[in-house]
Amino acid sequence: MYVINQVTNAENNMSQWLVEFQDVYYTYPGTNQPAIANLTLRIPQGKRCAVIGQNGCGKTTLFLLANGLYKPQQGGICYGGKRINYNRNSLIELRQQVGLVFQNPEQQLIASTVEEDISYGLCNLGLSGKAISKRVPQVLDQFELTSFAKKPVHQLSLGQKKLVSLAGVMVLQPSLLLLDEPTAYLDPLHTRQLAQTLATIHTEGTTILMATHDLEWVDRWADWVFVLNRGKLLLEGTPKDVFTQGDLLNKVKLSIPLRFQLSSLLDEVNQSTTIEQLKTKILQILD
Ligand SMILES: Nc1ncnc2c1ncn2[C@@H]1O[C@H](COP(=O)(O)OP(=O)(O)OP(=O)(O)O)[C@@H](O)[C@H]1O
Repeated sequence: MYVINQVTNAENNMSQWLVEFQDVYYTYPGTNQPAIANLTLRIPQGKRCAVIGQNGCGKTTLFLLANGLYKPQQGGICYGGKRINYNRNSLIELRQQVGLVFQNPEQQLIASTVEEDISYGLCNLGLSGKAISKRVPQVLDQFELTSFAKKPVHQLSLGQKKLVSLAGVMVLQPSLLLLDEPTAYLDPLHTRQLAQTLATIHTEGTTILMATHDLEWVDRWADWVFVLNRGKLLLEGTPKDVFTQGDLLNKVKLSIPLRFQLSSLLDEVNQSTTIEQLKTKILQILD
């Protein structure tokens, strides 16, 4: 395994790890291969983190372990420095702190109207009717969903459903937001709106960990990147640390963002490179 750990001592002292996986193994019932194996990974508090890797490398399983929906067969997971306790009350508390937005909003939305859906988690937490009727309109407003409040969830577009499922998690005011491929099904306009919404969520103090295949997004957005391969941590670091490891990423069939491809091409150019050769190489990159 080749892991970049660029965290300096100064940074180490400054940051706190919100969630820590310590040598975690998780194997799905009825399977032989662990989906997560020997995974040691720390999510830094206050950062915008991305987890990337091929289909099936374990990103979703990592999320389900982080919010206690799954329990590791080996190893341990700490939240806020304390080992996760799997009793009912501790799990309710953990799931309020660690909000998970699924890739497919159909898995998440359960109530009949937008307003009811956003209230659902607060009802489960046992908040008073008064507190709920104060917090829900605030969140509807924040996510520009006020005009949809009474609308049946099944009448929403997929993009709107994704926004409602995010609002339904953020209403619980989690410290950590886990987003499983949030840009899937979104058009460019809604992708830009999501970026703005996430910027506000992050500025207000929520740590974010996003699983995505959109490497251009990761390059623009993330402070810290984890690369998973077959349930293990292959690499971690800033986008620059990670995306300058093109050879290693290639070995696990991952690409790198365009600007890193162009930069590595420019490094190869010398006085004997002809315009034709340069054109061919650029077209190969864009292909
Ligand atoms: N319910 C399940 N039962 C058995 N195996 C599963 C189950 N869910 C996932 N797996 C397996 O666990 C491994 C990790 O899956 P996971 O969904 O965590 O990957 P992923 O990185 O999120 O993939 P993707 O990018 O396709 O969403 C895969 O090999 C997958 O086949």
